[in-house]
Amino acid sequence: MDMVLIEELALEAVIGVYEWEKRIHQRLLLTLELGCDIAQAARDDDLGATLDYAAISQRLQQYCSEHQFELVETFAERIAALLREEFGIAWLRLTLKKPGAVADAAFVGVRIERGEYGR
Ligand SMILES: Nc1nc2c(c(=O)[nH]1)N=C([C@H](O)[C@@H](O)CO)CN2
Repeated sequence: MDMVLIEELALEAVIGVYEWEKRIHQRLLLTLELGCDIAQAARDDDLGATLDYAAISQRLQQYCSEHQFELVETFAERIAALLREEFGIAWLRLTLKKPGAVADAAFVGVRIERGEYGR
């Protein structure tokens, strides 16, 4: 299956379990693998026939600025649902990293896959 990729998109989010985290913005890094048949777009050289990674990135940064959550799990699930509903994405793999959360780890986070692969 073809995929459109977004690697480590920086998001400034209000996210965290603890009270001090609800008063600050923290940097998240979002990586997306988005199932998408790119054959027609390549044949016709047509952005309208594929997923516009710039439009998706902008929408996610907007969404991030308008919402706050405690868990990275919740944020990942909401983003996955948004992508499937608004952009008609049948399958995706999403990796959400919270680099500053654990001092001795390069990053912590979650990875989820949603939808049917190959549809
Ligand atoms: N599985 C998770 N564990 C933890 C989360 C989370 O979102 N998912 N969040 C926190 C705190 O907000 C942490 O990031 C602050 O250091 C702790 N564990």
